[in-house]
Amino acid sequence: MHIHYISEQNSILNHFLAQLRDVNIQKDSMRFRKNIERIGEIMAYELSKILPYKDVEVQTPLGKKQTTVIEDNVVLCSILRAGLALHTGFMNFFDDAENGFVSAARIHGATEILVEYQAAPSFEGKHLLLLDPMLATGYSMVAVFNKLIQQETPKEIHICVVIAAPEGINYLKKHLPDHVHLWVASLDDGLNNDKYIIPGIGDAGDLAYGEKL
Ligand SMILES: O=P(O)(O)OC[C@H]1O[C@H](OP(=O)(O)OP(=O)(O)O)[C@H](O)[C@@H]1O
Ligand SMILES: O=c1cc[nH]c(=O)[nH]1
Ligand SMILES: [Mg+2]
Repeated sequence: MHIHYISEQNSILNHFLAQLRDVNIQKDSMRFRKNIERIGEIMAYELSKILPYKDVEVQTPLGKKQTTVIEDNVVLCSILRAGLALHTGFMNFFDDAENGFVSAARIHGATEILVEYQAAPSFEGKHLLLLDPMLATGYSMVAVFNKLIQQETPKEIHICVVIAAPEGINYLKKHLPDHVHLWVASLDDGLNNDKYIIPGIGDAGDLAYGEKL
């Protein structure tokens, strides 16, 4: 697996991550969603640097300019619920991307994943970006991956997460093909007994959208 850690160099990304983690600031759910969205924009920008580009000529009011634009189709596919705000951030930068949504629920003490709802376009020959703010055990990501990648072959697969635990990264390394890219905004220490990331941010879905029954 190709792993890209994007917060190794100090940048404004650290401000957004600090606010996500701060137990007082994160109570403002609008700011929490906005920070996930802004991190999605930064991740989209970083990822855009390794996509293939093609030459184009643009007509300006005063002349012609040779430049480049992204060559291939991009499909953004996020995991419900917590992936939604991250999805918006990526969509803000990948204007023409197609979009997919898959549900994943942690059940039986987060040891099993229930994948039910799926609405996604074809990603044959396209760049598939799988989005979820949290990579804890990695079970949700692998379950969604296995459901999506049954018959189609994307050109490239990029998994984009905001906070990752080492356990989740190791699980992905073991269960996903070597050619997959993993983008991580921040690497944390590990998991607690409830399989929450430590120090993490808490429950991303609840913080963004409210507690569920
Ligand atoms: O790596 P894992 O151990 O599988 O945990 C990560 C999953 O947990 C969170 O979703 P959650 O199940 O809380 O659903 P929600 O987004 O509806 O809150 C998160 O958004 C991931 O999908
Ligand atoms: O720490 C965690 C782990 C899984 N899901 C979350 O929202 N937070
Ligand atoms: Mg949740």
